[in-house]
Amino acid sequence: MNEFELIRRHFTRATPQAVLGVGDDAAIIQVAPGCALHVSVDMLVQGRHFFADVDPVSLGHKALAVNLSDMAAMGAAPRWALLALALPQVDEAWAAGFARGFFDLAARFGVELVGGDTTCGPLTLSVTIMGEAPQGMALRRSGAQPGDDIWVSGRLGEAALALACRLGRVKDVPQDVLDECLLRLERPEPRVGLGLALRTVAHAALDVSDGLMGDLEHILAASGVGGEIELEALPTHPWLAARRGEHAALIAAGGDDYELCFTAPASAREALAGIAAQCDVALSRIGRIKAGSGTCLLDKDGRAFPLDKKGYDHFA
Ligand SMILES: Nc1ncnc2c1ncn2[C@@H]1O[C@H](COP(=O)(O)OP(=O)(O)O)[C@@H](O)[C@H]1O
Ligand SMILES: Cc1ncc(C[n+]2csc(CCOP(=O)(O)OP(=O)(O)O)c2C)c(N)n1
Ligand SMILES: [Mg+2]
Repeated sequence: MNEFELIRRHFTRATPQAVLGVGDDAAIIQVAPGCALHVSVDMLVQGRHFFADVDPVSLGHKALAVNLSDMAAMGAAPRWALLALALPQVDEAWAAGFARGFFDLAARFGVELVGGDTTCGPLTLSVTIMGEAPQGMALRRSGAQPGDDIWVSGRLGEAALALACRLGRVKDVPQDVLDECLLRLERPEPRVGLGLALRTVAHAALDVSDGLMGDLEHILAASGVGGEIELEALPTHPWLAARRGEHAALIAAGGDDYELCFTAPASAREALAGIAAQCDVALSRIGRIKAGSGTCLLDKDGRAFPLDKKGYDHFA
């Protein structure tokens, strides 16, 4: 099978939301009147973002999910994607599995693959995601205000626990806990519906990919404020919650969570309870925005909890 057969067989699907999809030198898209185009790209590299033996269906899912998560963080509705692939060889079963993981998730969120690029090389995946939101409605990292509550969706630290087990850094995790956490590492659920619902409620938002404390610093820096987080308030797996002090680094700075962290005024608490129910996702109030700068993680006695690292850094 050559390059073009691979593209035709596995990566060419109908694209009714696009003016022109796969097959020409560029795709043509048209956003809805009154909407702005939102664009983001994320890359996944073997050995850095995933293990060589991960199943291709999971990889197809995750490559798109981490990008959908960026649209969610902006409060944008995802619509179109581009897929750039470097593959060491043509492996039909692998390509079919990858395409299944990718397109199953794409279908759930109404996203169309409108183009991409395929080359031979060390396994690397890059998805560009495009979405739309009414002009002026996007959620940004700037906008957090002193007095805001800090919130996070879902549970933190589960993917990081699975990774730590795989790397032999944490032992004695029961198999059922590990299975649940592996699913979180390999098949993150992008919080797209939540992002849309937060447009009119949140002051600032981002998705947690590198680790909560590190990512929160981006909101604080962009907004010119400080913030504190309560370790005891961080939502996590019951197994981790029972070992909160020991595994604080996984929970507060582990990464690969793909949850939304956002700030909102206290007056929004009731609305947020409704949004949590409507989106079927837990929302936890984990801290507050203050005047000043920088983050602080507090233990249950209100003392600073030391962390070696606040999040994942590719070059640290
Ligand atoms: N090589 C690059 N060239 C230009 N902009 C970049 C590059 N790498 C990252 N960025 C931009 O830097 C910002 C932060 O990127 P990143 O930390 O990857 O965000 P995220 O966690 O949302 O993926 C984004 O606006 C991203 O587009
Ligand atoms: C094999 C493997 N090693 C390490 C990790 C952990 N890890 C790799 S990159 C990363 C942070 C997120 O990736 P990045 O490229 O920074 O995404 P972005 O912030 O741009 O969305 C984490 C937690 C992993 N998931 N798999
Ligand atoms: Mg990125």
